[in-house]
Amino acid sequence: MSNNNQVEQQIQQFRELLEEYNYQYYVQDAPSVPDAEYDRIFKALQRLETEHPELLSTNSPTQKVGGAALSKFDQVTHQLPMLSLDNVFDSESLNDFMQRVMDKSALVETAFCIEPKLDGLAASIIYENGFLIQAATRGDGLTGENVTENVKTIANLPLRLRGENIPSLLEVRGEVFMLKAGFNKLNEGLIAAGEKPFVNPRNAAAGSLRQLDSKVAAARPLAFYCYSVGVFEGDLADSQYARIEQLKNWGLPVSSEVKRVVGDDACHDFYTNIAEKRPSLAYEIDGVVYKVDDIALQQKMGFVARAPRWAMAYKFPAEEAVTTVENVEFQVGRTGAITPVAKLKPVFVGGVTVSNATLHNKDEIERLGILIGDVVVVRRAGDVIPQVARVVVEQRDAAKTTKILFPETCPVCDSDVERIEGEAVTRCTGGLYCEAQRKQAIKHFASRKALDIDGLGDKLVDLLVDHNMIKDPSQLFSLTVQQLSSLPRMGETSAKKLVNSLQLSKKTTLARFLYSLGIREVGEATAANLALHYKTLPAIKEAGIESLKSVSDVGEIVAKHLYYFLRQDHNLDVIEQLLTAGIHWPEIKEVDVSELPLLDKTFVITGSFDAISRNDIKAALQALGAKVAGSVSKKTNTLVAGAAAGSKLAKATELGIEILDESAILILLGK
Ligand SMILES: NC(=O)c1ccc[n+]([C@@H]2O[C@H](COP(=O)([O-])OP(=O)(O)OC[C@H]3O[C@@H](n4cnc5c(N)ncnc54)[C@H](O)[C@@H]3O)[C@@H](O)[C@H]2O)c1
Ligand SMILES: [Zn+2]
Repeated sequence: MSNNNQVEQQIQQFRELLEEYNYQYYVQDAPSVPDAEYDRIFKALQRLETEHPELLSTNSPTQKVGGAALSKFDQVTHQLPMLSLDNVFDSESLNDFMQRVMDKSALVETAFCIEPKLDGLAASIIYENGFLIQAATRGDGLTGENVTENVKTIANLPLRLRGENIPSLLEVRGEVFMLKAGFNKLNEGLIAAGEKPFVNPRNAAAGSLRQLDSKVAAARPLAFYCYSVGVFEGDLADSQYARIEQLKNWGLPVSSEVKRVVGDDACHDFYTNIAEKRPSLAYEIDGVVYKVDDIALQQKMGFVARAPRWAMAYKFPAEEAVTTVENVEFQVGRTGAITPVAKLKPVFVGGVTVSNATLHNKDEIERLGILIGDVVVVRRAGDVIPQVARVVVEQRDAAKTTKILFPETCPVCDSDVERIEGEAVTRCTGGLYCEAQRKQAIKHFASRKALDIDGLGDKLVDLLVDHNMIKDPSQLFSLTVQQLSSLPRMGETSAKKLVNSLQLSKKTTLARFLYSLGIREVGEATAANLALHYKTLPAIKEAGIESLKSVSDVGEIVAKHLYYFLRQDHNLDVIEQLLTAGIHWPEIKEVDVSELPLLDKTFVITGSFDAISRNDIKAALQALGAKVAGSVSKKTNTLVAGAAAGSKLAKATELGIEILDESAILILLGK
């Protein structure tokens, strides 16, 4: 095959691909690939056509504007063609453009009118004697769709101009777009109604403007900003910026970001500033448009096939790009959460090279329908971590894709993993043993409500683990003064103190010990209830899920976390070692229920408390034999009322029920 033949084939392939993308984008308002992917192929085709001018054809997408007008609308022939814009993606190419302008200009410095590049679709709106008489889409640049009725419903667009010296004929051109907030709301509504949401605000604006039923268009949050004038009869200013001012004075909406700027530095600054401001703007912009301000110079520079020579769009780095998922790996977080991470073929997106994107959890994998080997759209906007936005199903190659399999054991410590029904996250059950969770587990173990080890703060735990001095909490107790004082910033006195407080912390309670193990969902109150119910550690270790659920405050999820935790050999080993190290607690005596001081008393708890949680009050009251109810009635004996107590307090007062505030309940509970 000759080289030229190959080039011809490549050109043909690019053209077909672009036509397909144009159809999805302009006709269906539903693109399947990000703009960056379209632009990449567009530029590649442009380059081939420049290198091989003999293969250029007026039918090439590089020579055309937009897509054909839909036949379901009346057609409008534009008196002046509506063109597209050339674009650049880096500051050097922008400098080249400014140099070309300088070469044509007789002036030392040329002024530019700089405008945000609004991300919507172009429309032509004709006012005759100040009245809106016709509106059309750009279509293929020569013929557009008549969307007058729909445009008339756009809230910020006047049907009639006001002010002085209005031209008898005025064609304004500008962008129909959707505010970000309106777009989000529209999509929420579509999803709730079981319909397909729009991919982005641009396509939502296009799809809404090109509705046959103008009532539907009217209900859509569309807006319009003018950025140029087409045909006109009358007097208009001779600069782009001054014309925009005139349009504004006639009551037409224009972006408040538009500026007239002289000098290269100021041109670049505008781009930097608006890029920073972009997330806070109410509408999407995808770059900045630089226009020669002087209309006479514009006319001198003229047009090429599909774009003026006197204007240039400097686009922001694309926030979406297409790449391939090469593999999926699983990371274990500090809390044991196992997160699938897509390993991507490196791709430049949002200004950086991205090779990983989180897939969050199993649900997200299902929602995306993603497979290893898939072609995906990756999104990175601002500083947000890269996400897989969607799978390009059209490009899936069944032979090259495989299902994503979640591991059954932790990739770090090999403990079993669990995913409790109703929870999105899959977790490692190796809590005390898992290296990924080590620091977190030891910090929790030492914390005030757990073993309360004085002098063992978070930073010290980090140091101990980083220096390989401890792997699990049980090893804390064999640390020596000598070892400890070898650590940076640790004197002998503090080392001695720590060894001493480790010694002291060994005397604890079963409830604190249970809590210190850091089992998910087992908080202080639950640990206290469990201790009270089972009395001994072996009894808790043996309890089945059903038995655990019978403990006050323990539901299905807590029971399962506890059950699985106590079935991991690694965890049992650490518990054994803790006991061997000397951790002990007083025996919990069988209480004679009939002797409980608050037996048969009903309490209600309301309001908020500073020194104790509501759950802890509840657990402590229950331990004393009381019942805790949810609402105040004649059967209530006592209301425990914290700060900001409301209707329950009022009712209890009305019924003459005993009321205890925070300090009174702390005294009653002996805290
Ligand atoms: N994802 C896809 O499949 C797909 C398909 C087709 C096109 N596209 C995207 O559309 C682009 C081509 O569309 P295009 O021809 O509309 O070009 P464009 O959007 O790059 O630039 C021209 C358009 O910019 C708009 N614009 C916004 N602010 C403006 C301002 N202040 N002054 C002048 N014009 C302003 C106008 O609508 C104008 O027609 C491609 O580069 C690609 O990004 C994507
Ligand atoms: Zn693990």
